[in-house]
Parts: sequence; structure tokens; C-alpha cells
Amino acid sequence: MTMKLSDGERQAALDSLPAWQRVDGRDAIARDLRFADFNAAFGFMSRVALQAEKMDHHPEWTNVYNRVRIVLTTHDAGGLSTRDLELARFIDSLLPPA
Ligand SMILES: C[C@H](O)[C@H](O)[C@H]1CNC2=NC(N)=NC(=O)C2=N1
Repeated sequence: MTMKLSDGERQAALDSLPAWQRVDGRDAIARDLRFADFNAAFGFMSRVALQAEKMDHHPEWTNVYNRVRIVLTTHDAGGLSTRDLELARFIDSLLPPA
């Protein structure tokens, strides 16, 4: 069973993922992105979607034209887990350094 991160683990994880912010009132992290156009945004989302299926771990996200907001949390654990960190690192690996 996936366990929520402890307070210390959460802080260390956030320190290691500078492009991600905590979400107010939730044990979750978010990253806001802007692409050149819808095609670029949707191409990125497709790559994330394939990885999410592989991991059986899925983002909460919204897309408006060239903007994508991604929120990661582990529903089964009721908060952030190592699965979110793994998916966040994969997402970061697709993007230029922040
Ligand atoms: C049954 C299935 O394995 C689970 O519901 C998976 C699917 N994707 C998931 N995604 C996320 N973000 N959190 C989960 O707890 C989760 N659980």
C-alpha cells in the first residue's frame, strides 16, 4: 500500500522539485505550464498520459489552449507519496530547465 510522505520527506521532496508548489489546503503539488500553442500543450499531455498509464498513477490536470496546470497527489494514500515525486520528475524531464 502506498503511504503518505512524512513531514520531513515532504519538505525534502519539495526542495528537490523547485518548479512545483504546494496546493493551498491540500496535500498536493502543482506545476503551471505554458506552451507555444495547443498542439505543443497536447503533445506534452500525451507523453505524460502514456507514462501515467504505465505507472498507474494519474495527474489531476486542466488545459486551456496553450496552458496546462498539473496537480499531483495520491488518492489511495490521501496525500503526497513517492508516486507523485516519480511522476513529477518524469514531467520535469520532458521540459527545459525552469
Ligand atoms: C485502481 C488503481 O490502481 C488506482 O485507483 C490508481 C489509479 N491512479 C491513481 N492516480 C493517483 N493520482 N492516485 C491514486 O491513488 C491512483 N490510484
